[in-house]
Amino acid sequence: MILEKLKEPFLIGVAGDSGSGKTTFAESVRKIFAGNVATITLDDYHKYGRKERKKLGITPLNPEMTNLDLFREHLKLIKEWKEFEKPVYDHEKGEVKCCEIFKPEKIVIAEGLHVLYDGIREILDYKIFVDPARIIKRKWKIKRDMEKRGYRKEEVIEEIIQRESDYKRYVDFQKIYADVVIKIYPSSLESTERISTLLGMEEMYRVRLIFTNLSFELDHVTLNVDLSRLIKASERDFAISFFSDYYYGKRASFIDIDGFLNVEIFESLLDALRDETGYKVRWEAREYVNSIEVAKLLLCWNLVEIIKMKG
Ligand SMILES: Nc1ncnc2c1ncn2[C@@H]1O[C@H](COP(=O)(O)OP(=O)(O)O)[C@@H](O)[C@H]1O
Ligand SMILES: O=C(COP(=O)(O)O)[C@H](O)[C@H](O)COP(=O)(O)O
Repeated sequence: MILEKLKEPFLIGVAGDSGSGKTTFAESVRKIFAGNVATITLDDYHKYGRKERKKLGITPLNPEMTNLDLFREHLKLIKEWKEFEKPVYDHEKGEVKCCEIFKPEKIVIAEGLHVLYDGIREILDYKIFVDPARIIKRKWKIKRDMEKRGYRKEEVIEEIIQRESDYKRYVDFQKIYADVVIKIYPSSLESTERISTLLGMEEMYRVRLIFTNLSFELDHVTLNVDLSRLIKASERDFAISFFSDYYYGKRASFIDIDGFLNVEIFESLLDALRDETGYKVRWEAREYVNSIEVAKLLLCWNLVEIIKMKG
């Protein structure tokens, strides 16, 4: 089992805007490592609740709003396998609450708006920045905040507008420190399938993964499965391409994924990953999986490679 050799918890940081899919992504990692995963969210370290923020005219994107020093100290305790008491933020009510015990697992995901800030990112073993296009992020945030955080639609839209400049000022730049940036756009396939998804309920996405750590051997993926043959056999539109370029001064590997992949092909990739980790990875998938799921799987692969190197 891949995690047995780890001498200290492996810390993964996931940064990105509110509603960009950080928490959802953390769920995929949990699946890959069969539950040996704990998540710590920076939201729990907010200094003020919704009402106070409104009075102060400050958005949660402003780092002054969050106790980053305490978060940093807690990450250090995680690295020492120590339990600690941490604050809690209640998203349903929008209030700061106290407290709960945090127990480190072999893999710990630290997710939040500022987790790649100075002093924090140095503690992390793997750094991710999620970056969906504005149109996708808005849709996701509106739905989630209305369904899970007790906001009215007009309130979320007002927040989104109010936050936009703070996003550029305080959050967006962190992508220059990431080992991998996940960009999500509407599909760019010129196909009849895209027209039907534009008209229907199903979303079709294009994902760009940008790996700046250059440790990802794509050969490992293609050696075990004949990706091109399997893709050709797929009945729905799917495209994947690879290229290299510089990303904010660093050499990087780019992978573009678009459309829907047949679940059998996805399963063969999953099987190869199961062989690597030794865990029975369960990944709920219907007949076809979209490019975001494929991207998550590839990213988990990179993660496994890095963990193997550490162990
Ligand atoms: N891959 C995805 N496909 C479809 N919807 C998604 C995906 N990721 C996130 N969402 C939607 O966006 C909402 C916000 O995602 P979440 O992971 O909670 O974001 P964050 O933790 O960054 O605030 C989710 O409730 C979900 O509705
Ligand atoms: O920007 C965020 C970050 O959360 P996430 O990245 O999980 O969306 C939230 O608005 C604040 O945490 C405040 O929460 P609330 O809006 O519930 O008061």
